[in-house]
Amino acid sequence: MIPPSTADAGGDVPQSRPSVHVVAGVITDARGRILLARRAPGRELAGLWEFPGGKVDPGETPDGALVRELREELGIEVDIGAPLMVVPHLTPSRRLHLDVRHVRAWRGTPKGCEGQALAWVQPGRLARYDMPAPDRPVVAALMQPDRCLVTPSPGEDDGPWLDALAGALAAGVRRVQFRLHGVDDHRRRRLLAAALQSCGAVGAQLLVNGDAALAQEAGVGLHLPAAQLRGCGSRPVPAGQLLSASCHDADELALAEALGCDFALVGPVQATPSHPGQPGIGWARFEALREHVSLPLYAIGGLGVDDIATARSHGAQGVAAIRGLWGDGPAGQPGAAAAASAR
Ligand SMILES: Nc1nc2c([nH]c(=O)n2[C@@H]2O[C@H](COP(=O)(O)OP(=O)(O)OP(=O)(O)O)[C@@H](O)[C@H]2O)c(=O)[nH]1
Ligand SMILES: [Mg+2]
Repeated sequence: MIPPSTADAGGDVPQSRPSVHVVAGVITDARGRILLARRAPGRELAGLWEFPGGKVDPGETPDGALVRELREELGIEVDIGAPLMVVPHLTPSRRLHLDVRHVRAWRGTPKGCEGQALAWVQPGRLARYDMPAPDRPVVAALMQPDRCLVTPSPGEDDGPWLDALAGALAAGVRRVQFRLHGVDDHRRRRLLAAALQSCGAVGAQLLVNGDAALAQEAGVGLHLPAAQLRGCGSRPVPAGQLLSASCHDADELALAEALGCDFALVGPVQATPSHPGQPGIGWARFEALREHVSLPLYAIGGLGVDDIATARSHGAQGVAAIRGLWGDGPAGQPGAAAAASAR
């Protein structure tokens, strides 16, 4: 069922709900498994699995709170590492900020000091564990690409376009939305076949923009522009085939989530030449949209690789971009592009 739109989703969010800052740790063992704890009976959200952690007390730093929580809950001493992401999430009673950090090193043997069960989980199996809604984007951040390239239309020749795609892949892009405007069908199919080959060679995912039939035929994912998303009554491709959507407001995001989209693109966060005259929505509005849904969201609009950490701190999976990720732009590696296309 599609959830009704919420009155406060337009950036006009009531401040009445108390804010709770929760820190949680990604603790990894020598085999790369991640530690989950099961919320004990009688507690809120009992039975769900979570990253160990808890609320930041007044006067504490987030790192200090996480060190204390992991000592109290697991009986281990930890060194806190890099931030993973902060997920803003609205519950009926409060506004949660789930602030997840990697644990760089730990000493001792984790045990369930508060009676909670523990499990060491291979990252690829995390999705099998029933976790609170704000953990879904966290699991996605651990597992899925932090960049989504949206391809620009080609110039007269295919060569430079294919070289730039190879450059983007060489620079680490692993999710590509194939979007070509003003190109005839024959050329579009030719470029798609070539793109499929380059993406397949490095294990990058490909999604075709706006053409369900072509996506089915090529056996790749489908990206829905917002207008198509709004016209969809049910999931247009089978489960297991990637589906994403472009969303600009809470209604579109609710629809994308209800359709079972794997992720969505939200923006423009900043002004961008591809949408002249349109101001960016900014990070505050991005967060206001983020906190209503739990599907992974890429921030789009005037962003590039240098913005990934900022995007993560506002609850994004990472960034989506045309210019910012294209292999002939500042983020690309022309040398690598040439080498990749020569293979
Ligand atoms: N620790 C932790 N809390 C999470 C996660 N995801 C998530 O929604 N939460 C929510 O964040 C809040 C954290 O509360 P907590 O119960 O761990 O806090 P705490 O350790 O300080 O416990 P206490 O308040 O009972 O003393 C809960 O509402 C919990 O449901 C997660 O992955 N880890
Ligand atoms: Mg806790």
